[in-house]
Amino acid sequence: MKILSVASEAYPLVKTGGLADVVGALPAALSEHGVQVTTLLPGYPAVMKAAGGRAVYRWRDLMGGGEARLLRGEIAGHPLLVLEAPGLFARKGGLYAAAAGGDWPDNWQRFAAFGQAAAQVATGGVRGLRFDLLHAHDWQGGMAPVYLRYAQAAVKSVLTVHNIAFQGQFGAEVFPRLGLPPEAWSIDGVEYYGGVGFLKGGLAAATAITTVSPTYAREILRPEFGMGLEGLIAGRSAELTGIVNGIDPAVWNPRSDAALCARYDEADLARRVQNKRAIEQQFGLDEAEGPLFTVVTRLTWQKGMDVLAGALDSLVDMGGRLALLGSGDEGLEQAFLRAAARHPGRIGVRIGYDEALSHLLQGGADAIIIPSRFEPCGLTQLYGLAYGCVPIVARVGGLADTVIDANPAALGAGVATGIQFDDVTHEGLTYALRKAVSLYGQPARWRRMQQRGMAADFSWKTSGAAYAALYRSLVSA
Ligand SMILES: Nc1ncnc2c1ncn2[C@@H]1O[C@H](COP(=O)(O)OP(=O)(O)O[C@H]2O[C@H](CO)[C@@H](O)[C@H](O)[C@H]2O)[C@@H](O)[C@H]1O
Repeated sequence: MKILSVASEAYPLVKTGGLADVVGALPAALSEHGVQVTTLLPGYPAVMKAAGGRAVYRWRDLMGGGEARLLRGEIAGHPLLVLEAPGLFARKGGLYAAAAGGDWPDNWQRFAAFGQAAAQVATGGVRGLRFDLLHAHDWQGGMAPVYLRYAQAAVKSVLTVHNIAFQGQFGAEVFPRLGLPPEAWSIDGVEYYGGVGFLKGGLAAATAITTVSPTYAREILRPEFGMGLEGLIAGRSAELTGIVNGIDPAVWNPRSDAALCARYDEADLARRVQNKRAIEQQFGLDEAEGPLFTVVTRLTWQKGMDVLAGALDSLVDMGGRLALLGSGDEGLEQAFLRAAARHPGRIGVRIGYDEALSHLLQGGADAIIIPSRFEPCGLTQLYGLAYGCVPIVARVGGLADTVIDANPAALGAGVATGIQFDDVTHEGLTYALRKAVSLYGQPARWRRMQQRGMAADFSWKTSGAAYAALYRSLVSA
């Protein structure tokens, strides 16, 4: 079976968040099940490096964005297609926004063109390329199922929601330029609160919808989590499944990770201290007795970073230290930098994005704090589990599905892998931090939690099989 995976990001070529890790891991996860995944990416400068020079297709003018070509390439040994469209994707700055901030004003055109090209490729519009199904990801891929639908194509589609907070919402004035028939302007089409919704249109058009954990699949049926789309999703709940993300053992494995100062396994946890010393040095932290917490994240409201910023004095009072790596909201960045200035030697902050450092933090810190208000799946808790960096998580979405809370029953049975808490508030978070400090003071229990997490299976084995089964059921229906 041949799948065209349509996404804006894929590790290792282009990544701003967890979407890239998942899209990058799917081809290997599915090849074991007899499924060949070809990834289609926009021709961002970083992606063009992996593209071959010979075009397999040309558009003289792709949706008013100028000339475009389809190039073949490879991503981690798997087939890649790149939509080279210099007018749309060859620019400096962020993927979705200019360096100075503010979304690119032509985002509607960039990702409508991407979706239209994807639909054309999936339906055999390019000689030599044939696919059984199109799998689109998030709002940037959301228009691909829409174009399939209105072309009345036989090819089926899956749309995966990695984060419903980003919806690709544009003004009504773009509709006439999308090349869709008039009937697409309806409550059952792309129309959304008087404008055009790319994710909304994709959710209405796709043959099946998935999201990245079973709990999040239930949560998005409710207004608190559905962010306006709960009604539409509830109407399609028969076609909705939650498949939890796996992690790529070739990239995230403490036994072989080149970004660590010391590699280790569950029998050899003492070696983690070498990584801890390196973190202390890089973050200007004192060596101390209490737990070293870490955070690796986008600094946003979703991730509960405002609540964490407000709990840092308590964290230090309890004897904890923090090494934080992240970037995002300016106000939050400043709040963390101020906390670091208030607590020299106890709180270290690195504003920025650093893949290698994120590995070292998982390999040397004692616990990773993830106080998300919502979390479709979450990957950093999975990396934490794999690395013996105990996750402290809000009980939502994929965090609820992947961490076994250290409640008395789980501790008694020796199966706890982390700490969950209910309310993303100062009280909720400080309760969880206090519990972590107390458990850290019981070394045998703490070690047991680390080892249980490291022994858990978060490979793509189960989830790869679940995607393959879903694809098969759709293709044979
Ligand atoms: N400053 C920094 N430096 C280095 N690395 C950094 C970093 N900030 C973040 N990262 C990395 O980016 C990734 C973030 O993935 P997450 O799953 O935690 O969240 P994200 O919200 O991006 O993804 C969305 O999609 C994914 C994939 O489905 C879902 O798991 C998730 O719940 C959903 O919100 C991780 O690999 C993390 O290590």
